[in-house]
Amino acid sequence: MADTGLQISNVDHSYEDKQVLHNVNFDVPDGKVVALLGPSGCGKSTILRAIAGLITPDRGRISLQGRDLTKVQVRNRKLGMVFQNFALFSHMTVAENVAYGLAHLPRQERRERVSRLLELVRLTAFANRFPPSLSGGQQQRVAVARALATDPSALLMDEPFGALDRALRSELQAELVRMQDDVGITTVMVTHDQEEAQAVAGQLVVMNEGRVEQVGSPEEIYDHPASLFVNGFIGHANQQHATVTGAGRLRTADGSEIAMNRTLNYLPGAEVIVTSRPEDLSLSLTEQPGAIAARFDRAVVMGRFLTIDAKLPDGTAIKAQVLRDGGPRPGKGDAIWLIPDTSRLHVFPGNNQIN
Ligand SMILES: Nc1ncnc2c1ncn2[C@@H]1O[C@H](COP(=O)(O)OP(=O)(O)OP(=O)(O)O)[C@@H](O)[C@H]1O
Repeated sequence: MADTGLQISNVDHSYEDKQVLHNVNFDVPDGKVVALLGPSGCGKSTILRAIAGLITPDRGRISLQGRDLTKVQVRNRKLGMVFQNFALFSHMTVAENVAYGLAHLPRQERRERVSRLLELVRLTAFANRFPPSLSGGQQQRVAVARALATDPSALLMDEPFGALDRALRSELQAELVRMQDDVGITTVMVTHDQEEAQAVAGQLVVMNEGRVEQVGSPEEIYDHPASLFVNGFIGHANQQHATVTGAGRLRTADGSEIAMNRTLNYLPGAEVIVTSRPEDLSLSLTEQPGAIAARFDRAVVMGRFLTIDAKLPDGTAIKAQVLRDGGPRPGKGDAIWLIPDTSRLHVFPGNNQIN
């Protein structure tokens, strides 16, 4: 069988006359997890619905292992699904819930498969319990086991841990990663939680307003964001308006000169937005060449780090994260200088609105 996984190619979709997906393209390699990530309403669930066959896209192709799914009926797509509301049958035991789609199998085989799946999701001891007596996390593990029971070709998960508290979420994320190491099932997971996406998926698909902004590994996306939107959505990005003054040189709106350590793809005079990550700024209480002048507002201790909130002269907020040990501690209203690691600054066209 061709090793082509799940492919979404040139998919458009409209609800009534409103187009909500615009030329969506991405692949999920066989046995890998891809997370669809983006703000509310950007079209993540719509893509999942199109893969599941619950809606038919206006245009484009969705294929699994080389087979075009577009014309295949929902029940013949062989997909496992896990949604935010667990949708378990409360009058059936955990084992019966998992066995639900397996009525066609001989009894012994069914039993063996259920017990293997319960082992996989670590719920063997709960086989005879009823869902209402389980915790949210346990119920969601039953839902995962049930989705896997029919040996699906791919797994679709829509905010599967969305209803759970933070600690449970991260426990289940770790479980999912462990389970994937065991069974390696091609999975598309929708989440609006960037930490969750980074924790479980090898590849992220970052979406905005129905368009794919970037596809890549968590590192690629963090280190080389393709757009200002991605830069600010994955992690924090400080933004400053600037003008290109020469090869690799910028002047920010408040007059700071920044010498980049690389040439920029912009002509002198171009209006740009330069962004910095908080952890790529270091703090000084004296003026430094190439440093961003700011006024200290407050600092919050985060373990070994200090998260600094400051203001640029035009009032724009800027954040820095520095090591706490022995570093300077300014007071509210003090002038500070934030020295950027220029190799890690990003520059984007300036016609975007700063938000
Ligand atoms: N059945 C529908 N009829 C009309 N518009 C819809 C329908 N379902 C979704 N939409 C619209 O399509 C757009 C994309 O919705 P979708 O549910 O795919 O977004 P999402 O990224 O999954 O959002 P969320 O994170 O809030 O679940 C939104 O503007 C939404 O209002």
